[in-house]
Amino acid sequence: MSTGMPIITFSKNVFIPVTNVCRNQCAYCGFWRAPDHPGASLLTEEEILPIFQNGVLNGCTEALFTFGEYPETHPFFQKQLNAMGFESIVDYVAHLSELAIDCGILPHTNGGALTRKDLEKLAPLNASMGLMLETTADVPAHKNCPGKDPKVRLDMINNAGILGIPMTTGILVGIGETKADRVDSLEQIAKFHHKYGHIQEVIVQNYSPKPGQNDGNRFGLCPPSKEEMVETICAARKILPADVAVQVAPNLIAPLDLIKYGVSDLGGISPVTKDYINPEAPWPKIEMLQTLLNENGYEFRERLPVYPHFVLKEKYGIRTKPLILKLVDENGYRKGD
Ligand SMILES: O=c1nc2n(C[C@H](O)[C@H](O)[C@H](O)CO)c3cc(O)ccc3cc-2c(=O)[nH]1
Ligand SMILES: C[C@H]1O[C@@H](n2cnc3c(N)ncnc32)[C@H](O)[C@@H]1O
Ligand code: MET
Ligand code: SF4
Repeated sequence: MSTGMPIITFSKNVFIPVTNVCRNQCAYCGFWRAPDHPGASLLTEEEILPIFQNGVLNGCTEALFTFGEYPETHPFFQKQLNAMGFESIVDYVAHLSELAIDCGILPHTNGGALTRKDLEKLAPLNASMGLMLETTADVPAHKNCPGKDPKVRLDMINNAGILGIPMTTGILVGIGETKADRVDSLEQIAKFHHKYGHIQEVIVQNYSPKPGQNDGNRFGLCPPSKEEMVETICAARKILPADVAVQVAPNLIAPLDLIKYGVSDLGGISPVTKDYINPEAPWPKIEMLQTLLNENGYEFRERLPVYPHFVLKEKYGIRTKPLILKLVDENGYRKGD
């Protein structure tokens, strides 16, 4: 049913931090742990299954697999993975994706810059996938981060286009990039979409400082002001084709005022898990956002991790098809109860 009001979308998800071990060491990241750190983790199947089940019970449609990039670069981690019976983190996540689908929840994997071969493994099992471009600039915050080389990230977005994977990407604002860098990053994303039509949304994510990052200035980290975010959202809306949504995270920035500048999606919101990347920022209640948006003349509508126009074109991982068909309405949004 349509109310005629502009539609703002979101998805209901569970966050699965498969591992926080990573080959990169981004200066802005509070999630990353060294493999021998007491807080380093690799979740087991037994730990993850109840999260899927709790998600399904609470109406979630998205299992967001977010984890450190190629953690098996560390020999100790490789041994741990092998002991669990897997050769690589991608093989493990492929297995977890099958389990998620069996439980009734759709995988969306955001595990950093993956090779073409690894994308091919995950594509059939994922409703959509994600990789933040972050920035096309060479910034000090990405020192010692092979996977944050803009060429490597652009290459994955290109491969995802070739493979027809619906993609979430975006830029991280406040990591030492200039305004011109933001424009360049958005233009590169637009170029890929013109070629392949596979970008479903672009996140304009504001860097939000983590404890211990007070020395951020050394890396040029600087959380953007609201004005800078407005300016970046306007640039995104101008540069990106109309069928690409602009997303902000409603736990990192108040979304209402940003809608008039072009934000149309509030991303994955979880009623059951925290945002492990930004654990200091609790999710607003979905009912609260709904009321706020309705009072201001917007409809707040739930989507799946894959956007309606991709659902209607059947452009998503083939193994997710039966579940997607069960979860959607005739317009490609989440079916009501
Ligand atoms: O809870 C979060 N969800 C994040 N998500 C989840 C995202 O909002 C949803 O999964 C997508 O909108 C798909 O529904 C990301 C997904 C990506 O593909 C790439 C980056 C992010 C970043 C975050 C994030 O920082 N925190
Ligand atoms: C999954 C995505 O989370 C984002 N990310 C990582 N660290 C932070 C932070 N401190 N603040 C906001 N976003 C962050 C990056 O853009 C990454 O690609
Ligand atoms: N490590 C991946 C990336 O940076 C995804 C999670 S970031 C906490 O792209
Ligand atoms: S942002 Fe992603 S790639 Fe960078 S250190 Fe954190 S987990 Fe690794």
